[in-house]
Amino acid sequence: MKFPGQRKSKHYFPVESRDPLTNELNPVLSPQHTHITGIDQTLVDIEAHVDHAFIERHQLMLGNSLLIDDEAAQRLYQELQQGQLITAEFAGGTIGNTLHNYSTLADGRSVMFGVMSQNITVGDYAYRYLCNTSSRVDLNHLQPVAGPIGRCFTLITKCGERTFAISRGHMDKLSSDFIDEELVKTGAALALTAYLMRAGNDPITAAAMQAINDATAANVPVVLTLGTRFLIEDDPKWWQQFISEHVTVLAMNEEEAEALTGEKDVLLACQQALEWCDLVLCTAGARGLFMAGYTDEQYKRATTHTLLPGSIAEFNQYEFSRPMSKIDCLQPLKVYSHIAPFMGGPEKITNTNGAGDGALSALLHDMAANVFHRNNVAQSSKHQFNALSYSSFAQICKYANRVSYEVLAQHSPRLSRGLPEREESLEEVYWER
Ligand SMILES: Nc1ncnc2c1ncn2[C@@H]1O[C@H](COP(=O)(O)OP(=O)(O)OP(=O)(O)O)[C@@H](O)[C@H]1O
Ligand SMILES: O=c1[nH]cnc2c1ncn2[C@@H]1O[C@H](CO)[C@@H](O)[C@H]1O
Repeated sequence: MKFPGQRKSKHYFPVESRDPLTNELNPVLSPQHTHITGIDQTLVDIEAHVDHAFIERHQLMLGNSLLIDDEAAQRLYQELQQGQLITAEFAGGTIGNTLHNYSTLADGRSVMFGVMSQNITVGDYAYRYLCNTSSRVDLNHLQPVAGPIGRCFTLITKCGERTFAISRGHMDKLSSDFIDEELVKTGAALALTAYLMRAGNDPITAAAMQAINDATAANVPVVLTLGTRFLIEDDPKWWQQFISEHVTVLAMNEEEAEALTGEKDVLLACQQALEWCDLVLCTAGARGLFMAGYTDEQYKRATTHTLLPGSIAEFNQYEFSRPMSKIDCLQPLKVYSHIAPFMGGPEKITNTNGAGDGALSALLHDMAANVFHRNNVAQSSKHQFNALSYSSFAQICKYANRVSYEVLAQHSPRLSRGLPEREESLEEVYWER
C-alpha cells in the first residue's frame, strides 16, 4: 500500500523498506496486506449535455437521481441518440467510483459486491464497466445475473448541475448469498451508499444490511455516503435513526447535510451529525470541505494554522488530532477542520460529477493505511490509542481536497492514475527538506 496524502515521495510505509543491514539479521516478513469492501448498484454512466426543457420533457428533477422505467429509459435514450447528445460512457456508481479511486490511490485491494451480467459481449455496458475498473478492484465476488447492469443517464445542464435518471436493469438483484462475510470482517472499512436503501422489493437492501451486521460484529467501520439530498429529505428522521444505529463515518455534501440535520450552516450540521456517528466528511463545492469528529481530550493536538472564525468559534483549534470513535474516548472532544479548494479549484470545471466520491476515497485510503500500519508495526507509538485514521483531521482534509481537484480537472469521476509523486505547485525546497 502507498502512503496516503500529499507528502514527500520517499514517504512510503516503513514496513516494506527496512534497513538493508538489519534485514539480514531479521529477514523482513512480507507485509500483511489490507483491503476494504463496498456494495454498489453496478451502473454505467451515460453522460450527455442537455437543456432544461429536456429535463422537464422527461419528467426528471434538476439535481436529483430518479429511477425511471424501461419505457421512459427507451424514450430518453432515443432522444439522446437522435440528437447526438451523448458525450461519454464510463463505469459509474457512487461506491464503484469510490472503490476504483481508492484502489488507484492506495495501490491496494478493494472488494466490490454487486451484480454483473453473466453474458457479456465486447462493447456492451457490462464489458465497458469491467474495462473501466482498476485491476486492483476485486470483482471476483460479483453475482452473475441474467440481464443487463444498470444505466445512469448523467444529464449535465448549462448551469453545471447534473441530473441522474437511473434505468435499473438488474442492478438491485444482489442477494445476501454473495456477501462474503469473511472479507467484510477482515476489511479496514465497509463502504455503502444511501441509494442501496431504495431498491423496493429487490434483495440488495437486505444484502447491504447483512454486510452492515457482519462489519459491526467485527468492529469494522461502516462508511455511508448520502447520494442526493432528495433521498434524505423524504424522511430525515429515518436516516438519523439509521445512521445512529449503523454508521461510523458519514460522507455528504452541504445540501445533504442540510436535508439530514435541518441546519444550513455546514459546521452546525456537522456538529449535529456527530450525535449520530463518529466522523463526518462534508464537501461544500467551491467552499472546499469540512471534517468533524472526535478525539480523546488526552490526545488532542493544537493546530499551527490560523484559527478560523465561524458558527463555532476557532473551530479548527485541534485539527492536528487524529479522529477516534466516540466510544474509544474517555473524554470525547469534538474536533473540526476545513480546507479551501486546492489551488482555488481547476481553471475550467466541465462538471463536478464524482468530486465528492473522490474525497471519500482519500479518507478511506487514510483509514485503511491506519489498519495496514497497525497490522504490520503494532508497537508503533501511533497505535498506543485506537484511532480511526492514520493522519490528522487537517492532513486528511488536504488529501481529500487534492483528490477532488484531480477528479474535477479530468472528465470522468474515476481517476485514470494516482496523484503525482511530486506536486509541481510546491517549491523545490519542500521536497529537499
Ligand atoms: N466550483 C468549485 N471550485 C473549486 N473546487 C470545487 C468546486 N466544486 C467542487 N470543488 C471541490 O470538489 C469537492 C467536492 O465537491 P462537491 O461538494 O461539489 O461534491 P459532491 O456534490 O458531493 O459531488 P458528487 O456527488 O458529484 O461526487 C469540494 O470539496 C472541493 O474541493
Ligand atoms: O441510484 C444510484 N445508485 C448508485 N450510484 C448512483 C445512483 N445515482 C447516481 N449514482 C452515481 O453517482 C455518481 C456520482 O457521485 C455517478 O457516477 C453515478 O453513477
